[in-house]
Amino acid sequence: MAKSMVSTSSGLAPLPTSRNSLSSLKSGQLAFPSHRICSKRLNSTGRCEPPVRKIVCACTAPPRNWNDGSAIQFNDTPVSEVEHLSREPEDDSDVLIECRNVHKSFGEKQILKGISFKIRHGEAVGIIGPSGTGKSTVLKIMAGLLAPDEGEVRIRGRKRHGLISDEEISGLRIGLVFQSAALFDSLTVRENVGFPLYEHSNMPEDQIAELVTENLAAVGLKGVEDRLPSELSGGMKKRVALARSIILDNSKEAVEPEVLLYDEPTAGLDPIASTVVEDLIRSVHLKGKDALGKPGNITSYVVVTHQHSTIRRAVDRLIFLYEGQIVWQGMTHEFATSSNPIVRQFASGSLDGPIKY
Ligand SMILES: Nc1ncnc2c1ncn2[C@@H]1O[C@H](COP(=O)(O)OP(=O)(O)OP(=O)(O)O)[C@@H](O)[C@H]1O
Repeated sequence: MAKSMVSTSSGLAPLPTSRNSLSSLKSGQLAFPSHRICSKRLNSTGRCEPPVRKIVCACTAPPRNWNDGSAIQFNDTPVSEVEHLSREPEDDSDVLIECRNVHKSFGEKQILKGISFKIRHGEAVGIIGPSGTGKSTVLKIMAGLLAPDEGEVRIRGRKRHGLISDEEISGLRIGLVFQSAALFDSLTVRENVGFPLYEHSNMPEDQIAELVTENLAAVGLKGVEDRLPSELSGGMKKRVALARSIILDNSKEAVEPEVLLYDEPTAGLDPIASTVVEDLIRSVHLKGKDALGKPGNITSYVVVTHQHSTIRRAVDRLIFLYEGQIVWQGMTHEFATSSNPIVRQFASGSLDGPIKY
């Protein structure tokens, strides 16, 4: 196991921490030698059966609110050609993650063409843009699951070399919450939520079980500990996954700041279930309060989304990706008054404009 401080406490699916598990992730399968959970799950030959989960990260859901009249409205005020969007602060001491001139290709296909941005302490950032433009790829690069071909990722000012398995101590935990629930089908809710602690802490099981119940309550779920994922609705699965992403080993004295990366957390949910998840994302942030009224412990988060409601409710700042480049950045309220034709078309859901399908 690497001594990575970059989190293995991913949201919906734990990030691998060894080269072996990383390569299995690349091939689409994630297997965990979950010894503490396995002690209860032996197969007929008495061997531990690790849960194997297919990771589905690419998002295909179309923007749900497009053309349904609920798209963000522009006001009629003409906006000057040069937009005076919120300025980047000059002091970088609060920057947790920075992508500098990141390029990424898959085969001949150039996906990211030199993108640069910073995620600061306390921020709630959305990454939006048309399908296939590289949003999920950016999250995986930030999480350390993919390496950029060119450019660099800096974690609290220090350049990350290679993938998370190669990461030295960085003092930052980064969790990736996959779009699909990515819960282990064969594990109960308790085992799924407690997974990061069963795997990466020395906490006694009864203490983990207590924390699991507490974290489930924080996302508004009670009495589901013994259920299997197949017995939950889609929205409940996302909440269980969120509970897993925020569970922390509180037996440690120093708890590092944590950044959560959410890949389309509300895709496929009905509008009310989306609101619940959007509010939960807010509530686990350090500026929010969870369902129990306790302050959240997520320092910063980044949400990839297509949904206007998620943009409105769950993020403060937006980064707009188009054809592998950042074409616009600004605060959420600035989005609606942007004069950028790409942004305007995307926000209105119009078929006319520079974005071609
Ligand atoms: N591992 C991979 N191998 C080959 N191509 C890939 C891989 N991952 C992503 N791609 C391709 O890169 C492009 C960008 O994918 P990505 O999932 O980052 O886009 P996205 O903006 O998140 O899309 P969507 O909004 O539809 O989810 C797509 O054309 C996708 O097919």
